[in-house]
Amino acid sequence: SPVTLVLYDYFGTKKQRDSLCLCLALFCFLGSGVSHVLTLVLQELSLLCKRDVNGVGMLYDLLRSRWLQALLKVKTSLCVFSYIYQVVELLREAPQSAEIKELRRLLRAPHLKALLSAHDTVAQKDFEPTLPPLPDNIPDNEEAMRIVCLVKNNQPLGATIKRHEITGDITVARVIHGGLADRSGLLYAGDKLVEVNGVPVEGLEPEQVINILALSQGTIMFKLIPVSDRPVSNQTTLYVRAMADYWPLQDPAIPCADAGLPFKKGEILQIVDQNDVFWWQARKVSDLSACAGLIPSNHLLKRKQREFWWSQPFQPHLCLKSSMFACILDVFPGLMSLSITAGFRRSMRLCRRKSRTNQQSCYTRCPSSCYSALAAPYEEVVRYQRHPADRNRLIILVGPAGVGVNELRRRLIASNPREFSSAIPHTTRVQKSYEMNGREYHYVSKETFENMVYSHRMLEYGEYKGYLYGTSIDAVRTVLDEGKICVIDLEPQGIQVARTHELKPYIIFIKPSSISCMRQTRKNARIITDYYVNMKFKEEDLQEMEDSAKKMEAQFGQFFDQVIVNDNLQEASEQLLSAVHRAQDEPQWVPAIWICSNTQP
Ligand SMILES: Nc1ncnc2c1ncn2[C@@H]1O[C@H](COP(=O)(O)OP(=O)(O)OP(=O)(O)O)[C@@H](O)[C@H]1O
Repeated sequence: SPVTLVLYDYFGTKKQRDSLCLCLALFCFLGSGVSHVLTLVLQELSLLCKRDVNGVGMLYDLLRSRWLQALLKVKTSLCVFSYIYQVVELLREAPQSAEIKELRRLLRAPHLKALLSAHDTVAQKDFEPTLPPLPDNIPDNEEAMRIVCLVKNNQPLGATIKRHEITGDITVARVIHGGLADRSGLLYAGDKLVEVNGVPVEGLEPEQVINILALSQGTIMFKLIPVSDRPVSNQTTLYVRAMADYWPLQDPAIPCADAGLPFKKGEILQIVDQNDVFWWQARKVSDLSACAGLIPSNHLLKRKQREFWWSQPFQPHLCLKSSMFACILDVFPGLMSLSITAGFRRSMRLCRRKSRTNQQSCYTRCPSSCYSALAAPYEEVVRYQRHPADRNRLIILVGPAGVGVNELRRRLIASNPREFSSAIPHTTRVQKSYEMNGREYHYVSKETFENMVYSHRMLEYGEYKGYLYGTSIDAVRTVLDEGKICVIDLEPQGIQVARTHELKPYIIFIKPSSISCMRQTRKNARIITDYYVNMKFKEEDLQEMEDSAKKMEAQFGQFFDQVIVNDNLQEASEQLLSAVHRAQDEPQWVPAIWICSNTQP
């Protein structure tokens, strides 16, 4: 504050300045809550006292002195100047140390006097806007017409207008929650505008009225006929996860682009108004203090999506396509000794990688996941905290091949195998001599495997050399029933399948760092391909990783609860560990259907 700056002229050491600044800060806040401010200052000072800051002990004693306390209790007016002079007088009674003398000299200095007196003059001025006088021709029936004056203050009005389809009247279409009009409590949706700033609006187009409003500075005066049956708001606030991006400025259909709320998929929105069938009002939970904005309603988005869907040329859906799976375990049985489950994962990932180059995708138990994403532009969510007695939430890692999903999962499990475990996969291939049923795999017949697929018990599965491999929901359930945290990795297409009330998965996207960073960090890393167990990362592998990550985020980002950039392996491992614990122990947004229903997914 300016007072602080003045102080700097007078006190030599920084410590002295700091302690006196605290004192001046107190004086500057004298108008309201004096005792409260004093308490805060004393708390602050007591901390400094412990650290033995020079001069602070004296100030602490001074502010705690009974005479000053008593004065502060009775003094509530905002008159710093006269108040400080009472303090100066009272300081005479305080022990006359060098600091007190200095303080008294400072407070009596002419330019500080002038400054404080200026403060008081400004503080006592009334800065409320002067409203124009009411017009003479106000009808007798004051209910019939209302005059509303709003002061714009460089912020939008927070209301939209429209022409009534039948009467042609210009009416308030909606009042934006938290905006200027809403806070005034004077404008309501349905109010009929008669005049704006003295200009009759009859016969004008809404755009012309908006123009008048846009050009108005300071006070705007509306003459309006209030809506007769004002809707009683009985709406409950709803929270949703956006399943798509939305850019109001690019939406020609939005009634007022400036009033739109842009959002990205995955963001949680608080819906505060659903009165309009097509345009809801919402805030982001990350910024609840902001005024609401317009977003397309579920109904409107679905309609748009349907239009978009039908305008696309027919494309057989990727999820419905079959794929070939290769299995490195069958090619390199030596890997088994390293880590069975990790090896399995590699095999699955290799299969996926191979199928991707063939422009095919793996099988997931996909209940037309992409169709359902289209069908639900918003997903209702609630805050959920797992009860300590409940089963742990399933942890799903998703990421492009080679990014380090396997390495991070392996490290997590190795850090505490009693707490973390992965799910044992199923296969129809023959058990090898060194393998044990239920340790490396669950060995089942083709018929059993297919039954599991048909009865939707597989999260993900594939075929290689006539054998089927897959991760079952039963295997996940087994780990969870043991009280452990089950950590699996999944192709993103499988996410929808795993998102059930029972598993309540927490999905972590492992994202590659920039190619230039990976060139450094992956110097000694080895990638496993169909043909090479230990191949150095080539430039195209890094590029493929980056491209694949972008596609995953674009298509499935709305499902990611957490994104971890795997740059430094140690840091990424630590982030993963804390994310996994957060998922179990802290409240998270989850689909409302997981909590509200025991029968639905
Ligand atoms: N942050 C990192 N820094 C350096 N090396 C890493 C990092 N993350 C992973 N690696 C190394 O990169 C290689 C590939 O990692 P990993 O096998 O975990 O990838 P992946 O995502 O599971 O893909 P894939 O399924 O193809 O194996 C391994 O040698 C691993 O040790």
